[in-house]
Amino acid sequence: MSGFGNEFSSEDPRCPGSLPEGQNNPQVCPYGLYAEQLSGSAFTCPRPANKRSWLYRILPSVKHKPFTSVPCGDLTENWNEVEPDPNQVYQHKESLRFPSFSGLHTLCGAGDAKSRNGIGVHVYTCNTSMVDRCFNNSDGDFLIVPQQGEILITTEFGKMMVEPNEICVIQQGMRFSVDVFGETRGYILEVYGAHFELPDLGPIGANGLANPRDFLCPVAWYEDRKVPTGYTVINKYQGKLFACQQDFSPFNVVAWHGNYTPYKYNLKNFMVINCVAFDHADPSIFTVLTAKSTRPGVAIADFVIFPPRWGVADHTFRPPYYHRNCMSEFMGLIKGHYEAKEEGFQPGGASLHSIMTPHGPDVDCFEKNSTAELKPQRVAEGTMAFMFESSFSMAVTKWGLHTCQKLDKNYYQCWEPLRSHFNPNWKPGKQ
Ligand SMILES: O=C(O)Cc1cc(O)ccc1O
Ligand SMILES: [Fe+2]
Repeated sequence: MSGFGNEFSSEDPRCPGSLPEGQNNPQVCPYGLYAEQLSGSAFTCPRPANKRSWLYRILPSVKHKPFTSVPCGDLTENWNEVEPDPNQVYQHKESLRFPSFSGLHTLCGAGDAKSRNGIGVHVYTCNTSMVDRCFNNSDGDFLIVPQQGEILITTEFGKMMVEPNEICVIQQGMRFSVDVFGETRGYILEVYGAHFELPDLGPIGANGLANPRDFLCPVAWYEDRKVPTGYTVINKYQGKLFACQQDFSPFNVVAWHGNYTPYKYNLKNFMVINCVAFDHADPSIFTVLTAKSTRPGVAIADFVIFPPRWGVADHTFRPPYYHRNCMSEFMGLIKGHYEAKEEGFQPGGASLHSIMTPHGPDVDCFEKNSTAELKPQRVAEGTMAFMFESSFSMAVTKWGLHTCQKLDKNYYQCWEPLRSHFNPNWKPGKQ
């Protein structure tokens, strides 16, 4: 079903009439189902921010054995594992290989799930599907960016196939299980305490960027499957993992309605706005989704992409400018190569330019584009880079810094050969 944050209704076609009519809590639900509300916002949130869905299921989620603690692997919310490092940049130049790492690995983040304010950036690698096990994040929302391998996500709301160049969002508390079809890798932006929204468009007008109709959510699908050997529900709670057993599949929702759902979006549908006269526009023009903080205009995290487009700016240095930013910039690459780095950034790699860390085009990019003929040109053709931009000052984890062994200690060298072009005898009009 299409639309961003709509009030959807869905019934598994095997059970027509399973959605109660005219009320949420009939004394007895059609087909003998249990009614369960999943609240994604405080009951009392103003209407535009109020999120909830009603699930009509064969057994309620509450029927499970107690949760017990399980190992977290490389998933962490401890931002004090390593000393803060004001050094220039961190870059994972190469992508993570298989099968040396599997599961979720936290690269960086800040804030905490207990006070419901912060983010985590994780990467996942896997080559086997989840069998009789599902995941549920009590701490926040997952924005999943597949980089290699499609993932079939089964949720309580139905199934979604998500392939590289698509993204999906599984919001807080939604149970999901993932099937993979080979070596699979991607990035996850976790946000505690806010849901993703479409950015306001301001003077752009009523249309553009990511259009609401291009967001897709699943249709109801259920299985009435007993699992006598035990079905495991993994719960991420206050930064740690817990597991509980139940003897049936949690994907037993026959019908549901509401505006709190998982969803996916194909990045090829992004309607790109760009400069058509001169100068380089800030990358906020490429914001797909934003998780707003309480400060006006300041995001907990924005999801920004660098899609294929035309570069036409006159008398302009067209690639990204040199800059220092009061926001943190985590970047990843789904395919192709990134325009500001001639080489050095491979698909599946990542970089973090921390708050006020200077960065910008490498020397080759600067030299080439300072003299390039400024004809209309396709930019980023066949590529897709993205940025998680956050107002949080992120810490890198021990895994990100050491364990994964992908840190490029020489990254700073891509700027070392930058030389002065200063000419004190320069005269206006003569160059
Ligand atoms: O640093 C980066 O590569 C991301 C970025 C791109 C851009 O076009 C302008 C600013 C910015 O931070
Ligand atoms: Fe930047």
